[in-house]
Amino acid sequence: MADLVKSFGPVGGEVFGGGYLTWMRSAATNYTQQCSAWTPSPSLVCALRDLAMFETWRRKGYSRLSDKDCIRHTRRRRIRSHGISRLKGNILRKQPLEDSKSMDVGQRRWWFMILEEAHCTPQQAAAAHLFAHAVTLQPPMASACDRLRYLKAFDDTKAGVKGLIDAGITTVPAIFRHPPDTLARAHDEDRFAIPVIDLAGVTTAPSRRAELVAEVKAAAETVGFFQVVNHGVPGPVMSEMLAALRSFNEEPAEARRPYYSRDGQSRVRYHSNFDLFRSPAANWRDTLYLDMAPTGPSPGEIPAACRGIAVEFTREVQRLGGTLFELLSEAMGLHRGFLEQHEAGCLEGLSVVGHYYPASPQPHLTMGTSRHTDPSFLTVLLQDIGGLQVLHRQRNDEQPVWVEVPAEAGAFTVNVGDFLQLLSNDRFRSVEHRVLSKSVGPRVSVACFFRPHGAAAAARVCAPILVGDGAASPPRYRSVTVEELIVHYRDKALDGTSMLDHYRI
Ligand SMILES: O=C(O)CCC(=O)C(=O)O
Ligand SMILES: [Fe+2]
Repeated sequence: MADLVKSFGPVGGEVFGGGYLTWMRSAATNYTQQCSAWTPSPSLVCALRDLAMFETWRRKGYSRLSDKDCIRHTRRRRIRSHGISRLKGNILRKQPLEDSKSMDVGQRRWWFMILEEAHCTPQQAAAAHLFAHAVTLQPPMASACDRLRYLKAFDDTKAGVKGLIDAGITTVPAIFRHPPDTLARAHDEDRFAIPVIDLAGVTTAPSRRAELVAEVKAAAETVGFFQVVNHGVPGPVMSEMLAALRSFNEEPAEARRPYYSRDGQSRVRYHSNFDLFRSPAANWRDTLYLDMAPTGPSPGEIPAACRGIAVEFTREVQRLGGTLFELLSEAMGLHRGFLEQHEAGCLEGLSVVGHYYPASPQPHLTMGTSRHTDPSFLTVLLQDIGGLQVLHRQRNDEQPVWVEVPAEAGAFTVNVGDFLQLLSNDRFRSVEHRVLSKSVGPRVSVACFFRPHGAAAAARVCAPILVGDGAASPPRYRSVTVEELIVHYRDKALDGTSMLDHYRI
């Protein structure tokens, strides 16, 4: 088998090769071992028969099968066979069913159902898993070593995902493919909307101020996200910043390459996936980081496309941040300057992070940004088109659902970051969110992270605030420097866990 895997290599494996066979065999073995008492159901038998058949094809000398072959083969067998197509009614269809999810394979859209393990027998679950992988043509890399080679080759291009698009790629390479369970797109459209807070009158109308504090408090304590309008940042400054980032990413690769770096000390750095070598699957996204405060880069260090606007945009967002931290201080039962003056340095630093999400040829196989919480006190985000989703639980006993954050013209999205959750001793919530990959695009967003960097981060300390409304609670976290939090976040990668768990008492 090892030789077989080698002979397919990462490229063959990417379509339908050794990696896929290895995966299928080990999945089948695992399931069979876990449930040694079963008699395999017809559907599992069917999946296993496929496994055997792919091996036969391989022995006949196919070293690489086209997507079309795979789809044709998979479809014919599944629909004809009495196995999977009978599970819970229908699993693979050209038409949607209630609860079914869609997925584009090649040029076609398929609708299928992922069976919840709780609702079906283990055999059905096993078969459904095998099947979901067959449909998505989602093979793992042949080996960790091949994956690393491919990641390195991609990183060495210093041209990001945009470089792959420019090279005419028509499928999503394996390093960007995510496991199907993390790709589920279902979201709640009707039941909940992210609150929109109108900041008009925040400094001029004292009667409005108390209402605003209450609105910010409610949002920070529940969904962790809200949008703000009438925030005072001029519309042209917002649109110019988005346009500048788009221009930077759409310049020839040679112009972007000098900025390509993974050196966290550098105040200006451009790369694809900060956690490229640590995360289980890469995201379909490139990013330009500008660490603007407390000590920003000199204008000459900023790429020419963003040079003028980045400084003006930063100034405006810092002013908005000042207003938001005042409201949050009051929402904690403290005086309005409390968070700004706090030793954690909430307002001292600002990283302006420009994301560029190219349109994806197979959006259902990858992610724009994997689910995560933010390594910041507060994040103020600007997006040009939608794609951002927030994981929201309406009540504690309910399953959380993904809620869209619509791209409201002129609005900023604001969310509580991990550091503020720590400071507020869990009263304010840093909530998981993600960005879907889409066939439309590019999508550009600017995430402004309030957090210090460099020497300032080493000097700043976060610990739960136990005065104001927090006076009665025992601390839930130990104290930690901002630098330690940032390093821990980077090392951990976007693996779906919260970095705060590490500091919980
Ligand atoms: O691009 C977006 O809308 C969100 C990006 C994000 O969540 C982040 O940078 O932390
Ligand atoms: Fe985020």
